[in-house]
Amino acid sequence: MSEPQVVASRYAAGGGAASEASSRGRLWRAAVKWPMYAVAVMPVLLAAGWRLGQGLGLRLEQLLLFLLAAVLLLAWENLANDVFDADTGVDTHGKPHSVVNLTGRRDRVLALANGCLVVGLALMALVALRSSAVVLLLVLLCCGLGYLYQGPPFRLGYRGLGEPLCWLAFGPCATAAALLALAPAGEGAGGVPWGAALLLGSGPALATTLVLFCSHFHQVEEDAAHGKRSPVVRLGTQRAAGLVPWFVAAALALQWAPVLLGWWPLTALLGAIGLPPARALIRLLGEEHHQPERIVGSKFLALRFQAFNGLGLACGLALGPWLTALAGR
Ligand SMILES: C/C(=C\COP(=O)(O)OP(=O)(O)O)CCC[C@H](C)CCC[C@H](C)CCCC(C)C
Ligand SMILES: O=C(O)C1=CC(=O)c2ccccc2C1=O
Repeated sequence: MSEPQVVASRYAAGGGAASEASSRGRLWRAAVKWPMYAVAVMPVLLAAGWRLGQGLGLRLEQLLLFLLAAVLLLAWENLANDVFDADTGVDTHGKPHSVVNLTGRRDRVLALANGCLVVGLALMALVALRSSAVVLLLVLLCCGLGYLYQGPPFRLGYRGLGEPLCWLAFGPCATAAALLALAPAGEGAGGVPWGAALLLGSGPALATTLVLFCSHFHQVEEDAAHGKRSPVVRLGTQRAAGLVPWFVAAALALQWAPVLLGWWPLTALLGAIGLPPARALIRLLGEEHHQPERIVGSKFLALRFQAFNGLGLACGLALGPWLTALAGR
């Protein structure tokens, strides 16, 4: 049984006000899932690391505004996801930590989601005003991809198409927006920096996409029963688990190739600090892919890989020239 399920059953069975309060606390923590916000902050942290490594200036206030806006936009995506999944019924029994299930207030959750979207976009508009209007267009594209993933009438995630959308949003689109946002006004006049965004964002976005892919394993039965044909439902848990090492290898290969080509400093290999959780994830899903109660944490192992790998790469890119200068002394 997953932690939220354990909490839900304890809660249902009664057991005193104190234990009820702590159970609800745990459900709320599972609903907020703060570690997930690592995926939202990564594109701009990578862009910051890349600019520092290139000896280009960094606009701290733009970085902070972008970070806050990205967190609000991911909060919108997750709250709206709970609302849309409540409408299809897929979360009704399998997700006691859905904010809609916890509060019983679908409309208020939707209002809160929309509030996060409006404030997040307003902050992005401010960032765009101080850099390039294209920033806002790219972020609107990210939000559009997020809506296509889960909102009616599209619900492309229900057809197993969520992973490419996720890669596009957190990879080229968000990274290009972040690169433009951190550049001095006027520097972005040359259009969207697709080349730099693809080079920098492709590997880390694959790690983010792995988080989404792993989030489907433990709920494969509920998803199938509600017509949600996630990649894991389509492939079966065994074949899907077999893809996990390839995700990890491809994410790392896309970061190591620029080092081998001499485009990035050796220190960019620091992204390898994500390897221990990746190995644990590969082993866990390889052995237990068919046991939902044992693999409920697989999404968070993937998240640890994504966070350590992305932070390692961002720091490695930023520190490269410093360490080269130190070594040359
Ligand atoms: C909401 C997402 C996954 C949850 O999916 P699922 O319904 O399977 O989960 P539960 O079973 O737990 O309910 C993630 C979807 C990601 C989406 C394709 C792209 C989102 C883009 C963001 C809105 C953009 C963020 C801003 C940017 C500047 C970083
Ligand atoms: O709740 C989840 O499972 C996810 C939420 C989320 O915002 C996200 C974003 C990017 C990749 C994966 C995920 C999730 O899995």
